[in-house]
Amino acid sequence: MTPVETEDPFLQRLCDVMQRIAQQGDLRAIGPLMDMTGERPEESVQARLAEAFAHMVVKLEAREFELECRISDLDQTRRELEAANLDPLTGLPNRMIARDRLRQALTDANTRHGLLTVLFLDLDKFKHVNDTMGHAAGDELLCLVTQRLRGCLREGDTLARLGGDEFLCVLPGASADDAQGVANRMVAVLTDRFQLAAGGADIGTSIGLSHFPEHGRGVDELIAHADAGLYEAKRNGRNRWCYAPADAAAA
Ligand SMILES: Nc1nc2c(ncn2[C@@H]2O[C@H](COP(=O)(O)OP(=O)(O)OP(=O)(O)O)[C@@H](O)[C@H]2O)c(=O)[nH]1
Repeated sequence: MTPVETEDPFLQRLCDVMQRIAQQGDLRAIGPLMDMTGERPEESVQARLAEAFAHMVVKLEAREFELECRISDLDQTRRELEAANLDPLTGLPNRMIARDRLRQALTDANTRHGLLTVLFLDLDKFKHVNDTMGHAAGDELLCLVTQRLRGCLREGDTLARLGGDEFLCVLPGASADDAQGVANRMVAVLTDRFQLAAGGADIGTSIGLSHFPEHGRGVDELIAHADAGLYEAKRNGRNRWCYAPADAAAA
């Protein structure tokens, strides 16, 4: 192969770049255009470059389209996976999705040196509602609790039901002050009486908090720290939020 040569240094640089590009996969078709011994040796350097660029643009557009299709397929798969992992009673994401969202939020927080808070909630005296008003009333209550908790959150936050009367919230970008405000609101809104079909119900909630990076950098670490805070809230009389005591956090 005799590479295209020209006295114009700028054109020569372009030709060299195109020759290098022509060595790559599906852009090989540019090769003959940049070869003096190839087809149409009489063509000017500018014409060869113009054709090579046009060819490259078409190929790149095709690649872009292919990538967009793949991204859209992946989005669809993710949506289907999420739909299959919603809690059937409340429609909230389940434990698996909650962990996945937390993992994603941690990746973002790590990349942007951002903040993040995890809230671990367990309702207080929920069993009493089940025992005195029936399981259906308990189910109704769990749905109403979900609505009230949603009202405390911002777009982009995640509220998930881990199972039973346990919920997990992921608050990306939330400082300790922001998160404590959310926890205060959650405690307050769940203390208000619930009107169920079977009558009024009084419950409450205990919440454990953990902040990235202060209390951990990984999914398990942050959840365990918030869980220890929840245990502390129960131990201190319920209907409040707490951090894990220092000795529990170190364990
Ligand atoms: N109605 C209903 N009850 C559930 C569901 N899943 C779990 N439970 C019940 O929820 C209750 C949770 O138990 P606990 O957390 O010990 O009850 P609690 O009265 O809130 O206890 P404290 O947290 O100590 O205040 C159990 O009675 C479970 O049977 C559900 O999907 N629907």
